[in-house]
Amino acid sequence: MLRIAVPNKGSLSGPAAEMLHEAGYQQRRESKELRIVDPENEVEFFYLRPRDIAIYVSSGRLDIGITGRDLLIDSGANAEEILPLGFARSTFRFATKPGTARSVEDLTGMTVATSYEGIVAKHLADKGIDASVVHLDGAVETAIELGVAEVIADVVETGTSLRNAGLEVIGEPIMKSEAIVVRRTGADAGEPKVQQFLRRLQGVLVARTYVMMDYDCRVEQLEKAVALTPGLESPTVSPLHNEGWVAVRAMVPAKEAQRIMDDLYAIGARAILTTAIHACRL
Ligand SMILES: Nc1ncnc2c1ncn2[C@@H]1O[C@H](COP(=O)(O)OP(=O)(O)OP(=O)(O)O)[C@@H](O)[C@H]1O
Ligand SMILES: O=P(O)(O)OC[C@H]1O[C@H](OP(=O)(O)OP(=O)(O)O)[C@H](O)[C@@H]1O
Ligand SMILES: [Mg+2]
Repeated sequence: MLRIAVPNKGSLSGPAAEMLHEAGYQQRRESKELRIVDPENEVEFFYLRPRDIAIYVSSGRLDIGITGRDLLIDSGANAEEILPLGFARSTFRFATKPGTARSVEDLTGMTVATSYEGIVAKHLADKGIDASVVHLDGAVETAIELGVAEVIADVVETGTSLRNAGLEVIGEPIMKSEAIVVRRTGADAGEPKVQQFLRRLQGVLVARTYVMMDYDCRVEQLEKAVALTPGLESPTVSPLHNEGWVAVRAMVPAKEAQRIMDDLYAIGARAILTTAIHACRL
C-alpha cells in the first residue's frame, strides 16, 4: 500500500484534497480525520502539518508527500521535489517599513522576523549579511509594528497583507514556491505504484490546462489550421462526407483557446467547438 502525506490545514490542504479527488482517490470526509485508507487504489493517506511533511517523507516511513517548495527547503529534510503541482503559488520576500532599507545589503545588523528561519538564515549567509533571525509562527507582518524586528521575510502572493501592514518589499524574491510532490532523496522514483500516482496527478494537471478543440476546414486550409492547433503529438484529421472538407481534433492550451478559435475562424474553419477534458493519461 502506497503511504502518502497530505497537508491537513492551511493554503495547501483544500487544493491538495481537490486534486487527489480529481485523480480518483478517496479523501477524508471530516477535517479532523488524520488518516484514511483507500483500499480500491491501495493507498493510505496521512493528514499532517504541511511543515512536517518533508520530514516524515525523509524518514522513509511515508512514500510520498504533498507540501510547498518553500516548506521543503526550509525544513532541510532529506527529500526532493519530483512533481510541481501548480497551486499555492507564492514568492518569498523581505519586506520592511518604507525608509528602513533599500537593498538586502542594508539588512546588516538588523533583526528579521520569519516563520521560515531555514530559508532566511541560509540566504543571509550566502550573501554574507550578518543579521539576526527571530522565529515567529505566523502573522509576521505585525512584528515590525510591535517592535520585535525591523524586517520580515514572508510568503507574498497578492501583496495585500504587506500593503495592509504598510510594508514594502526589498530586493528580488528569495524564492518562488508552489505545491509540489516530494519523495525521499535517492528513493526509487521508478517504483510502479509511485509512477501510477504521479501519472494520475499529471493527468489532472493536463486536464486542467488543456481543452479539446474540434473544427471543420477546407482541405486547402488544413496546413494553416494545423499550424494553429498542432496538438500534443499531432492532430487527428478525418474526412467529411462533403468532399474538400476535413474534421480536425487537437488538444490546445485552455488559456489560448479563444484566440485560436478566432484565428481558425479567420482562415475559414467552421463548427469550432471546445470541450473540457475530465481526465487523461498522456
Ligand atoms: N496567501 C498564499 N497564497 C499562496 N500560497 C500560500 C499563501 N500562504 C501560504 N502559502 C503557501 O502555503 C504553504 C504554507 O502552508 P501552511 O499551511 O503552513 O501555511 P498557511 O497556508 O499560511 O496556513 P497557516 O494558517 O497554518 O499559517 C507554503 O508553501 C506557502 O508558500
Ligand atoms: O500576499 P498575500 O496575498 O496577502 O498572501 C500572503 C499572506 O498569506 C499568508 O498568510 P496567512 O493568512 O496564512 O497567515 P499566517 O501569516 O499566519 O501564515 C502568508 O503568510 C502571508 O501573510
Ligand atoms: Mg500562513
